[in-house]
Amino acid sequence: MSVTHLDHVAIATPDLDIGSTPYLALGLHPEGPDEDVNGQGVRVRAFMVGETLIELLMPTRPDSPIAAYLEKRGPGLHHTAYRVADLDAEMTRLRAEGARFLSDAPAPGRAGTRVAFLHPKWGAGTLIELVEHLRGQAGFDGTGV
Ligand SMILES: C[C@@H](C(=O)O)C(=O)SCCNC(=O)CCNC(=O)[C@H](O)C(C)(C)COP(=O)(O)OP(=O)(O)OC[C@H]1O[C@@H](n2cnc3c(N)ncnc32)[C@H](O)[C@@H]1OP(=O)(O)O
Ligand SMILES: [Co+2]
Repeated sequence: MSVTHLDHVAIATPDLDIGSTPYLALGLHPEGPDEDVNGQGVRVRAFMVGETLIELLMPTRPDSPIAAYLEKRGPGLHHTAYRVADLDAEMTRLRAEGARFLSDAPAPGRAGTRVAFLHPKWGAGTLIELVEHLRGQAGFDGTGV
Protein backbone atom coordinates (compact mmCIF):
# COMPACT_ATOMS: atom_id res chain seq x y z
CA MET A 1 0.00 0.00 0.00
CA SER A 2 1.29 3.48 -0.76
CA VAL A 3 -0.75 6.43 0.56
CA THR A 4 -2.80 5.65 3.67
CA HIS A 5 -4.35 8.96 4.80
CA LEU A 6 -4.88 12.59 3.93
CA ASP A 7 -2.43 13.69 6.65
CA HIS A 8 -2.90 17.45 6.48
CA VAL A 9 -4.10 20.43 4.51
CA ALA A 10 -1.76 23.42 4.83
CA ILE A 11 -2.74 27.10 4.76
CA ALA A 12 -0.24 29.94 4.36
CA THR A 13 -0.84 32.91 6.63
CA PRO A 14 1.19 35.96 7.62
CA ASP A 15 -0.11 35.67 11.20
CA LEU A 16 -1.08 32.48 13.06
CA ASP A 17 -3.67 34.21 15.23
CA ILE A 18 -5.45 35.79 12.25
CA GLY A 19 -5.19 32.50 10.34
CA SER A 20 -6.69 30.62 13.30
CA THR A 21 -9.87 32.68 13.49
CA PRO A 22 -12.08 30.54 11.20
CA TYR A 23 -10.92 27.24 12.74
CA LEU A 24 -11.54 28.43 16.30
CA ALA A 25 -14.99 29.61 15.19
CA LEU A 26 -15.60 26.15 13.74
CA GLY A 27 -14.93 24.77 17.22
CA LEU A 28 -11.47 23.30 16.59
CA HIS A 29 -8.58 23.50 19.06
CA PRO A 30 -4.82 23.71 18.39
CA GLU A 31 -2.87 20.45 18.84
CA GLY A 32 -0.31 21.47 21.47
CA PRO A 33 1.95 24.50 21.18
CA ASP A 34 3.06 26.13 17.91
CA GLU A 35 6.20 24.50 16.49
CA ASP A 36 9.08 26.04 14.54
CA VAL A 37 10.33 23.83 11.72
CA ASN A 38 13.58 25.65 11.04
CA GLY A 39 14.61 23.72 7.94
CA GLN A 40 11.44 24.97 6.22
CA GLY A 41 11.46 28.48 7.70
CA VAL A 42 7.98 28.07 9.17
CA ARG A 43 6.05 28.24 12.44
CA VAL A 44 3.22 25.70 12.47
CA ARG A 45 -0.11 25.64 14.33
CA ALA A 46 -2.15 22.50 13.77
CA PHE A 47 -5.87 21.75 14.28
CA MET A 48 -7.06 18.14 14.18
CA VAL A 49 -10.22 17.41 12.17
CA GLY A 50 -11.02 13.71 12.45
CA GLU A 51 -7.78 12.04 11.39
CA THR A 52 -6.57 15.01 9.34
CA LEU A 53 -4.78 18.17 10.44
CA ILE A 54 -5.25 21.71 9.24
CA GLU A 55 -1.69 23.03 9.30
CA LEU A 56 -1.36 26.82 9.48
CA LEU A 57 2.04 27.98 8.23
CA MET A 58 3.62 31.35 8.99
CA PRO A 59 7.05 32.30 7.61
CA THR A 60 9.85 32.76 10.15
CA ARG A 61 12.37 34.26 7.73
CA PRO A 62 12.34 36.15 4.42
CA ASP A 63 13.66 33.19 2.37
CA SER A 64 10.91 30.84 3.63
CA PRO A 65 8.85 29.20 0.85
CA ILE A 66 5.81 30.53 2.70
CA ALA A 67 7.09 34.12 2.49
CA ALA A 68 7.48 33.68 -1.28
CA TYR A 69 3.99 32.17 -1.56
CA LEU A 70 2.36 35.01 0.44
CA GLU A 71 4.16 37.55 -1.69
CA LYS A 72 3.03 35.97 -4.98
CA ARG A 73 -0.43 34.65 -4.12
CA GLY A 74 -1.47 36.01 -0.71
CA PRO A 75 -2.85 33.92 2.18
CA GLY A 76 -4.59 30.64 1.37
CA LEU A 77 -4.29 26.96 0.55
CA HIS A 78 -0.61 26.00 0.20
CA HIS A 79 -0.38 22.20 -0.03
CA THR A 80 -1.98 18.87 0.75
CA ALA A 81 -0.01 16.10 2.44
CA TYR A 82 -0.47 12.34 2.14
CA ARG A 83 0.76 9.82 4.72
CA VAL A 84 2.94 6.94 3.64
CA ALA A 85 4.39 4.14 5.76
CA ASP A 86 7.81 4.11 4.06
CA LEU A 87 8.80 7.44 2.51
CA ASP A 88 12.11 6.25 1.03
CA ALA A 89 10.39 3.38 -0.74
CA GLU A 90 7.62 5.65 -1.99
CA MET A 91 10.11 8.22 -3.33
CA THR A 92 11.97 5.47 -5.19
CA ARG A 93 8.72 4.11 -6.62
CA LEU A 94 7.45 7.53 -7.74
CA ARG A 95 10.81 8.61 -9.19
CA ALA A 96 10.75 5.51 -11.34
CA GLU A 97 7.42 6.80 -12.67
CA GLY A 98 8.96 10.19 -13.48
CA ALA A 99 7.85 12.12 -10.37
CA ARG A 100 9.69 15.35 -9.68
CA PHE A 101 10.65 15.75 -6.00
CA LEU A 102 11.89 19.13 -4.80
CA SER A 103 14.73 17.61 -2.77
CA ASP A 104 16.92 14.54 -3.11
CA ALA A 105 16.17 13.27 0.40
CA PRO A 106 13.38 13.59 3.00
CA ALA A 107 13.55 16.56 5.40
CA PRO A 108 12.36 16.95 9.01
CA GLY A 109 8.71 18.03 9.27
CA ARG A 110 6.41 18.89 12.14
CA ALA A 111 6.20 16.61 15.19
CA GLY A 112 9.13 14.37 14.28
CA THR A 113 7.81 13.46 10.85
CA ARG A 114 9.91 13.08 7.67
CA VAL A 115 8.55 14.89 4.64
CA ALA A 116 9.19 15.32 0.91
CA PHE A 117 7.54 17.67 -1.61
CA LEU A 118 6.60 17.12 -5.25
CA HIS A 119 6.75 19.96 -7.76
CA PRO A 120 3.39 21.73 -8.36
CA LYS A 121 3.77 21.10 -12.10
CA TRP A 122 3.98 17.36 -11.42
CA GLY A 123 1.02 17.80 -9.02
CA ALA A 124 -1.14 19.19 -11.83
CA GLY A 125 -1.14 22.64 -10.23
CA THR A 126 -0.94 21.86 -6.52
CA LEU A 127 2.00 21.30 -4.19
CA ILE A 128 1.90 17.74 -2.79
CA GLU A 129 3.77 16.58 0.31
CA LEU A 130 4.41 13.01 1.44
CA VAL A 131 4.70 12.41 5.20
CA GLU A 132 6.11 9.51 7.16
CA HIS A 133 5.30 9.36 10.88
CA LEU A 134 7.59 7.80 13.41
CA ARG A 135 6.69 4.34 14.62
CA GLY A 136 4.50 4.58 17.72
CA GLN A 137 3.76 8.27 17.17
CA ALA A 138 0.19 9.54 17.64
CA GLY A 139 -1.61 9.16 14.36
CA PHE A 140 0.68 6.42 13.12
CA ASP A 141 -1.27 3.29 12.36
CA GLY A 142 1.62 1.04 11.41
CA THR A 143 0.20 0.37 7.94
CA GLY A 144 2.72 -1.42 5.80
CA VAL A 145 5.28 -2.24 8.52
C1 LIG B 1 6.32 21.90 8.33
C2 LIG B 1 6.13 20.99 7.17
C3 LIG B 1 5.22 19.83 7.56
O1 LIG B 1 4.16 19.60 6.97
O2 LIG B 1 5.60 19.12 8.54
C4 LIG B 1 5.65 21.76 5.95
O3 LIG B 1 4.63 21.52 5.35
S1 LIG B 1 6.68 23.03 5.45
C5 LIG B 1 5.92 23.79 4.06
C6 LIG B 1 6.84 24.79 3.45
N1 LIG B 1 7.85 24.12 2.68
C7 LIG B 1 7.77 23.96 1.30
O4 LIG B 1 6.80 24.40 0.67
C8 LIG B 1 8.91 23.25 0.64
C9 LIG B 1 8.69 22.95 -0.78
N2 LIG B 1 8.37 24.15 -1.56
C10 LIG B 1 9.23 24.70 -2.46
O5 LIG B 1 10.35 24.24 -2.67
C11 LIG B 1 8.75 25.92 -3.21
O6 LIG B 1 7.74 26.58 -2.44
C12 LIG B 1 8.19 25.60 -4.61
C13 LIG B 1 7.00 24.67 -4.55
C14 LIG B 1 9.29 25.01 -5.52
C15 LIG B 1 7.70 26.90 -5.25
O7 LIG B 1 8.73 27.84 -5.21
P1 LIG B 1 8.74 29.03 -6.25
O8 LIG B 1 7.38 29.63 -6.35
O9 LIG B 1 9.89 29.92 -5.91
O10 LIG B 1 9.14 28.24 -7.54
P2 LIG B 1 8.74 28.49 -8.99
O11 LIG B 1 8.62 29.96 -9.21
O12 LIG B 1 9.70 27.70 -9.82
O13 LIG B 1 7.27 27.85 -9.05
C16 LIG B 1 6.93 26.90 -9.93
C17 LIG B 1 5.45 27.03 -10.21
O14 LIG B 1 4.73 26.51 -9.09
C18 LIG B 1 3.78 27.45 -8.63
N3 LIG B 1 3.62 27.30 -7.19
C19 LIG B 1 4.47 27.71 -6.24
N4 LIG B 1 4.03 27.36 -5.02
C20 LIG B 1 2.87 26.71 -5.22
C21 LIG B 1 1.92 26.10 -4.36
N5 LIG B 1 2.11 26.08 -3.03
N6 LIG B 1 0.85 25.52 -4.90
C22 LIG B 1 0.66 25.51 -6.25
N7 LIG B 1 1.52 26.07 -7.11
C23 LIG B 1 2.61 26.67 -6.61
C24 LIG B 1 4.37 28.78 -9.04
O15 LIG B 1 3.36 29.75 -9.11
C25 LIG B 1 4.95 28.44 -10.39
O16 LIG B 1 3.95 28.38 -11.37
P3 LIG B 1 4.07 29.10 -12.77
O17 LIG B 1 5.34 28.55 -13.36
O18 LIG B 1 2.84 28.72 -13.51
O19 LIG B 1 4.16 30.56 -12.43
CO1 LIG C 1 3.01 20.24 5.41
